[in-house]
Amino acid sequence: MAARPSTVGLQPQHLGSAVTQCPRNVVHPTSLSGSCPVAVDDETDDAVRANANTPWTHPPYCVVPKASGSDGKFCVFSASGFNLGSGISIIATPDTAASLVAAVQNPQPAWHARHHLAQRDRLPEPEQDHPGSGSTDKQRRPYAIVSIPGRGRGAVATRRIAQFETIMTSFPAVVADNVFFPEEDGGGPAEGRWLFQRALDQLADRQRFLGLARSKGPHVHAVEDVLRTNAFGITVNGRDAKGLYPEIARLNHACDPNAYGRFTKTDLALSAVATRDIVPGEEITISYLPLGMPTAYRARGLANWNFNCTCTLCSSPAAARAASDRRRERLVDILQAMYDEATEYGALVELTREFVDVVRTERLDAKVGEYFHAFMRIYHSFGDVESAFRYGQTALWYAETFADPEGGFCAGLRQDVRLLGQVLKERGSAEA
Ligand SMILES: C[S@@+](CC[C@H](N)C(=O)[O-])C[C@H]1O[C@@H](n2cnc3c(N)ncnc32)[C@H](O)[C@@H]1O
Repeated sequence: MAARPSTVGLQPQHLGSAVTQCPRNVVHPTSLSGSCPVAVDDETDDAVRANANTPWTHPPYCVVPKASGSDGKFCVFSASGFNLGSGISIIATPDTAASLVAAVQNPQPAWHARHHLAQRDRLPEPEQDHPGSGSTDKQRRPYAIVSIPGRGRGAVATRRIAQFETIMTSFPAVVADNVFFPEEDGGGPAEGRWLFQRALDQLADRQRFLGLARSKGPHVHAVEDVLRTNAFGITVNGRDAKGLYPEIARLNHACDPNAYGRFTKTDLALSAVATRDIVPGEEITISYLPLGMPTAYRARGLANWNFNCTCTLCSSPAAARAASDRRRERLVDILQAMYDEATEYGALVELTREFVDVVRTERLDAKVGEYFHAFMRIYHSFGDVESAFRYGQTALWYAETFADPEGGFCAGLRQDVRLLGQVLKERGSAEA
């Protein structure tokens, strides 16, 4: 059999869609025209800021961290009206804050979430500790926050939750650039603490923040500790940041979780989506680490949270854990063999079957989009457009369920599937 071409046929120029570029210079009086959000900082004239059509309800409070190199100025931007008045504080460069204006001003998700959040706010604490005690509110909301032995508080299902169902959606209270979290155990630039405190002080609903778990100890500023313990890694304006989603922060970690966090950048929402059916009374968990890591790697990653994982997989007999580790390591080997140019088509099909079996056994459904995207490209490199198209379609379905449907990965994949569909159609009409 002829060697596979080393590059796949779907070239980068076919992928993704056009993105409107907005200049993001800090605003001055002559740059207020047009629809692009404008960047403001603590030196922006008050009158200019008032006319800049930003959602910020407080003057930006800015510092230039000494350790941040060329990143320049970072400010706290607060918008009290965000998320039905819960508010948001963003610690970011003026440029990044400007890129978030549309998401912060986007009212629609807040309307979707109103029902969900209102239920949570109305439930009295003692009721929450008895999942399944059956109020109308609880029937609508599929989980309750309860005490979980050895894990503080957590969420348990109050009814059956179907695989792929969105269990909860949360909007951030704080978004903070990672420049202030250079080491996982504290010790970021001192200026960060001023910004953390200001971010909390300017938050409309501080109760949503206070009371969240801490794991670092008294040597770390309380706000920083809450962020380090509870925030999720997100990317905004191409920069790594932490997003604090107080409702989703109540989900404990499991190495074989039953839910997955889906971040959508257009509204900054984070949703927990069920990766399998969940029965009433079962704890709802997510993985704090990338899915599919073997035990030793997970232990290293979880050291950042200072807890000994008591999830079902970690508490299972050593033999069961070792078997899971072997399967997870096997996935890496199989994928490598699938990419290997010496692998022939028949072997590829066998490897694909084995891979899918292992993915099912390890319940890595949230990664099917990523895996099948790889299959799409590999089968395409063999000239098997039909299989490539089939894997692409499945990859897209899973990606749109567990990743941002508006994000770059889904957009590229959608384009690839469309192109493959076109090729098949053209082939069909040529053969007819
Ligand atoms: C993001 S919080 C999760 C909610 C937290 N249990 C609470 O009461 O708010 C993370 C903290 O929960 C606890 N935790 C989460 N998953 C755990 C697990 N699998 N085993 C033991 N403790 C866990 C740890 O104390 C960790 O620092």
